[in-house]
Amino acid sequence: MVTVRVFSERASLTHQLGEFIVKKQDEALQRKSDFKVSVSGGSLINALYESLVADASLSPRVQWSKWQIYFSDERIVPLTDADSNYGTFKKIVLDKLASTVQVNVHPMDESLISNDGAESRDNIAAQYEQILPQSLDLVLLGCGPDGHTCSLFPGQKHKYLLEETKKRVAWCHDSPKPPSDRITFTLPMLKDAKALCFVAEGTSKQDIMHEIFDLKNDQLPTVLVNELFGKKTSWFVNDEAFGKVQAKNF
Ligand SMILES: O=C(O)[C@H](O)[C@@H](O)[C@H](O)[C@H](O)COP(=O)(O)O
Repeated sequence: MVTVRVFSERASLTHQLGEFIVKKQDEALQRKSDFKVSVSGGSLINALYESLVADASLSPRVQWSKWQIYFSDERIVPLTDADSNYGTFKKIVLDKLASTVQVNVHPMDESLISNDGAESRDNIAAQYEQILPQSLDLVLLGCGPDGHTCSLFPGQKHKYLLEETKKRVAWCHDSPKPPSDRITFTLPMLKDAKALCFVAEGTSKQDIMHEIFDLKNDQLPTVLVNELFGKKTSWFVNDEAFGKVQAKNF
């Protein structure tokens, strides 16, 4: 069973998302000295800005200096490229923090990007895996209109990503969502995380939410995540995204 929270107001969604993240932070800091979290790309990053930076009651409770931030997936482009998840997160969230705030961020090693083909891209994934902790306290995820999450895409062509049992980070090639080359957490990495949290908003997500929560199409990476890791998985969605969902229990 996954936990699903549906919101009518954007401000309530982002506030409750922020409360959830801060609770995970506080729980982690009771056990140890840091909070290890990963961030995905897409609209999630704007929601994180609203939750953790713009929300005046939450922002003072975010202990940024104790965060270790990783990326659930990353596009293989320079970190300054408009397509970089790190670059977008930096621009939208990190650059908005006071200059005195120190945050530990762990982006992909852009110096490894080359035109040397498959081997070099596999190497970028392998190097990223090296710097990851065994277990993240929280993995923040988006959901594409085709049911992908991280850069785990549905369909035969990308089945190799879902079938990966050893590598915790894999190279995704020919991504249906540009840019084509990416690195992504695999299911083994998600398995070891303490908590997973999806954010999905807007009417463009209606059909896929119906497919995920009513039809439970297990060819979809998001459905697999729900099925495999349901107990530790939460969804924050809005009315628009959930407009076609009939199910009451998840
Ligand atoms: O880098 C990426 O492309 C992502 O990490 C990807 O998994 C994203 O989170 C979803 O595609 C949802 O994106 P939207 O919320 O923008 O639809």
